[in-house]
Amino acid sequence: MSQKRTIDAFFGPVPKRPRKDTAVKENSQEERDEIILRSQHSKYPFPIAELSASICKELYSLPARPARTINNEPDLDLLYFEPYIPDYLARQLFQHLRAELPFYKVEYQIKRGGIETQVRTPRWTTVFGIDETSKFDEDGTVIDANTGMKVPADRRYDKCPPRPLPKCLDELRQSTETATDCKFNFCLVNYYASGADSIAFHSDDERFLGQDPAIASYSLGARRDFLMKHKPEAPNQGASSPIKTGVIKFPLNSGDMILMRGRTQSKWLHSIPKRTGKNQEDGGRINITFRRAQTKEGTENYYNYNVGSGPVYRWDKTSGTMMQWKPS
Ligand SMILES: O=C(O)CCC(=O)C(=O)O
Ligand SMILES: [Fe+2]
Repeated sequence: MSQKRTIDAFFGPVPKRPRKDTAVKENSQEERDEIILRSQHSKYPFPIAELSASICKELYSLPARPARTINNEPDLDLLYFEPYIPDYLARQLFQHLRAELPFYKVEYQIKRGGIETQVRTPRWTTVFGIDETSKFDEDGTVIDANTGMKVPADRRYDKCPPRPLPKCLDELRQSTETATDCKFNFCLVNYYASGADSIAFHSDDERFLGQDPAIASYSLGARRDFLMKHKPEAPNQGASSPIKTGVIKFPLNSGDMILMRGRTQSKWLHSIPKRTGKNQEDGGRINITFRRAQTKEGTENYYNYNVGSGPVYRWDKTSGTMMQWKPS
C-alpha cells in the first residue's frame, strides 16, 4: 500500500480499508487516489470524504484565469473569475460535494402583514464554520479565539452546534483567501436540484458580517443566471438624480467565481431566478459562498437558516435524488 497523507489531527482518518471492487496497482497515482480519507467531527451526521490527492494538487494551480474587475455601475464592486476552476475540475468537485455533504431543506416562519407564513427554502442548503469570537481546537472543540479556553454553553451555539469546514471545502477556502486577500470563517453551500430551485432577490448585509463584507461565490454544474439590481433609493436621499441601473445579468458557468465586495451588499440585491420549460431539468447546480461572520449571532443565524431542525438528507446515486439520511 502507498503512504498515507499527513492530515490535521481532528480530521483523523477512518481506518483504511482497500475498496473491494478495485484492482490495486502498485503504488500508482490511481492507487493513491483510491485511499479515501474522511473529515470527522462530532457534529457531522457522517464523516465527509476528502478530495482525492490528484484533485487536491490541482487546487494549488488556481485560479485558472485572472479576475476582471466590474465596477462600472454605481456602488458595484465585483471581481469576476471566469473561470476560477477549469471545467473538468469543476465537474469533479460538483460530483464530490453533492455526494459527500449533508444537506437540509429548511423550513421557517415569517410574518407578513400580520400573517404567519411557513416558508420552505426552495433549494438544498448546508453550512460549516464559526464566527471569529471562537475557533476549533485540534480535537474539534469550540474554544474562545482569544483565551483558547473552552467556550461555555451558549444559547447561540446550542440549537445547531457549529462544526468546522471539512477538508474538501477548507482547501478551496485557502485557495480563495490567497487569490482574494480576504479572510473567511464560514462556508455556505446551496444545491439547486433543477431550474425549479431558486433564491429570491436579497442582499447579504447582516450586521454580523460587519461593514462592506467581501463574499466569494462559486458556481459548479448547470449554468444559471445571476441577477443583480440596485436597491431602491429613498427619493430625497443623497444623490441629486436617482440611481436607475435596471437588472444586470451574469450567466454563471461551472467553475466561475464572483467576489462581491465594497458597497455591493449594502446597495445591491442579487438572485438566482427559477428556469422554466425545457430549461428546467439542468442536472443541478452547486453554489459555494465563503464569508466572514464577526459575532455569535452570525453563527446562530447561519445554522438556523441553512441546517435548521429538520432531517438530514444525502445524495442517492441510484435514484439521482436527495434521500433522508438515518444513522445505521
Ligand atoms: O447561488 C448563488 O449564486 C447565490 C447564492 C446566494 O446569494 C446566497 O446564498 O446568499
Ligand atoms: Fe446571497
